Amino acid sequence: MAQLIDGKQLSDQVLQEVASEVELLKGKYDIVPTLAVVLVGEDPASQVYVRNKVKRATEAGMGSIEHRLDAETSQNTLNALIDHLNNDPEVHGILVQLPLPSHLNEDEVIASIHPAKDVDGFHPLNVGALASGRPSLVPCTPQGCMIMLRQVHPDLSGKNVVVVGRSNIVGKPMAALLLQANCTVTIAHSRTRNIESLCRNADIVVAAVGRAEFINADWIKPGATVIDVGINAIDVNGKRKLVGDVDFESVARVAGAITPVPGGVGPMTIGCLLLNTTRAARRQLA
Ligand SMILES: Nc1nc2c(c(=O)[nH]1)N[C@@H](CN(C=O)c1ccc(C(=O)N[C@@H](CCC(=O)O)C(=O)O)cc1)CN2
Repeated sequence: MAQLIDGKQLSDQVLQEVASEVELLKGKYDIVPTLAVVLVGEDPASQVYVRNKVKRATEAGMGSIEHRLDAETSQNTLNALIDHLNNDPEVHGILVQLPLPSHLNEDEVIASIHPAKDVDGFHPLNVGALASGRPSLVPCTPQGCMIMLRQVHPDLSGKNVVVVGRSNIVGKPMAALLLQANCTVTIAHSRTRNIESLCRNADIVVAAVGRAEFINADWIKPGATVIDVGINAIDVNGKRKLVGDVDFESVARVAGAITPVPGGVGPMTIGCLLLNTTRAARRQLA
């Protein structure tokens, strides 16, 4: 059976580091690192994530400001709020929960956040910095995946990695971080041919495709490490169950190490968000 990479436990460690850094910033510089979270609409999953972010921020001693906007909010109103937060010296990090309602332009919203406060790492300047090997604020989910991978592979150099999925939030920044760690990286996507055999040759598979239990044991080389980014709700005998993009039952019998869902990558995303907020706060001291 594969070694389980426990995201909950690792995330608690990250949050302890965050709490120490918050204490230091308060004591030495008299600032309270503060995260502003913006939620537009009533998407139930987004409401849970936002609640958890605010809860964890408070537990770590950080400040948090929640802005809940109506689903009908206009682009101008949202832009005006972000402009206000950009100019508020007491706000160090800004996060707009995604996805946004379809009438809003996500790219425009992301680009309107000041890059120094972009704790999601989605602003084009931060994306460019990561792509050119000068990362500043790194997207939280891939950052969390790297921490998890380092538990099993302190040196990632030369590893063959397949990232399944090419989203801006996970697939692309994940590939950039792995490349920076000297891995040989393949990004597989819906048009990729022989995706199964590509995965079967990989030392590490990162699944971020958004399809429930898409990857099964036949795709995995014995002993490989599997990082499952997917969070999919499925119906099992009338009950809602959360599963990843990986068929955990079968893959755990073949892999050397695997992340569970829930309790894997998800909690790390929130830990890294708060880590980014303390980093942003420290940089804004200068
Ligand atoms: N602005 C952003 N929007 C979104 C991001 C993001 O990084 N920035 N990522 C996802 C959602 N997300 C954070 O926002 C997120 C998803 C899941 C979890 C998590 O801890 N999941 C738990 C299960 C939770 C449950 O029971 O439903 C787990 O995996 O154990 C945290 C954060 C999209 N939007």
